[in-house]
Amino acid sequence: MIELSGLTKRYGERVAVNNLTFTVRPGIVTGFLGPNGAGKSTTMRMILGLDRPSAGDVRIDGQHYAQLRDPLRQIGALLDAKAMHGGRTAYNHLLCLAQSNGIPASRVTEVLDTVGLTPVAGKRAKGFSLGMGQRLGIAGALLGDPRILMFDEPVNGLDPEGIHWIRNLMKSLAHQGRTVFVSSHLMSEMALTAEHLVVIGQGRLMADTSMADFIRENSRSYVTMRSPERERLLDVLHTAGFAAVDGPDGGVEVDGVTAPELGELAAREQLVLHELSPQRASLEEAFMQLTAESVEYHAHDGDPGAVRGGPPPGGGATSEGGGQWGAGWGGPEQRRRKG
Ligand SMILES: Nc1ncnc2c1ncn2[C@@H]1O[C@H](COP(=O)(O)OP(=O)(O)OP(=O)(O)O)[C@@H](O)[C@H]1O
Repeated sequence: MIELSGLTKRYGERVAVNNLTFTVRPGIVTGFLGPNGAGKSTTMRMILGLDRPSAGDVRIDGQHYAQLRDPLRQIGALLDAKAMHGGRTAYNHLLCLAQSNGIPASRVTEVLDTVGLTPVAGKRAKGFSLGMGQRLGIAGALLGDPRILMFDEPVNGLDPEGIHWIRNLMKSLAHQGRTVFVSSHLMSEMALTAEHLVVIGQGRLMADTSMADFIRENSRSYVTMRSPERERLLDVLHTAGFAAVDGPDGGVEVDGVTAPELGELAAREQLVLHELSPQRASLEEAFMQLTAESVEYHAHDGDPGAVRGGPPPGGGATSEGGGQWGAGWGGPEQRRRKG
């Protein structure tokens, strides 16, 4: 278990991490989300005692990192895959780590096998691709067979097979009862991996909740309907008391009612439908909606004067399993409310 209490880090005037209090529990994967510069890496560095908090406290199973007798056996971490001696072979890199932490050499062979690097164990790390470096970093985190694991952007540079592998690895580590804390920018990936979420923006805690509740509370679900008799559809919805708004391409979006109920309503009214589809908000939209105000670095959208700060509220839900960053978005204030 990792417990943060009022954890704060200031760099001069800048508050990188602001009074964070939350607990990362064992047995589940906890995702750590936030826009660029939100303070995720700084928080992880403080957990590992690499940065000293300006205020507050962080404990690993009740102790400060510096008090841990065998740190690698209690917490394994991947913070920066490039932070290794490139001149050493993968095997020797892990062997040095093992020897300086009282871990038997046999464990090096085991973790190399776990991460799929056995065939290149004798190769120097400086020749490794980003993905291979990530795997070596993960091997280092697993070396002490720790109860707590922390990964900063672990899927960086991994190919689809590698991403699939790390997703299953994290889940299986959590199923073994370990504490797994992982940051990522790949929201759709996080939706498939994490059961619990901690979201920060500009160093502050914005959410500490289950994945399901996070999506439910921060995004919108609705049903898209399409009919060749569009005006009559709007009248029927209005008469039935449902709120409908214009969707893209002549569609109508209806809140607060299920697709089967709308299907039955349309059947009763003998209304022809060309589409009746429930739209489920993805984690991307929920995340962007929550953190839109706190995004520090905005991408310009063609027009040098236009700055986008994430999706406006309520927008961009996708049909089952979708995950586009704001694609096809049209926010409620841009739509004409009907009904
Ligand atoms: N050593 C430092 N000196 C001064 N400012 C720093 C230092 N390290 C981090 N910061 C600032 O603290 C803030 C948080 O940075 P941090 O790297 O923790 O964010 P992050 O959420 O990990 O971002 P990213 O997703 O881009 O890696 C940023 O504004 C960053 O510029």
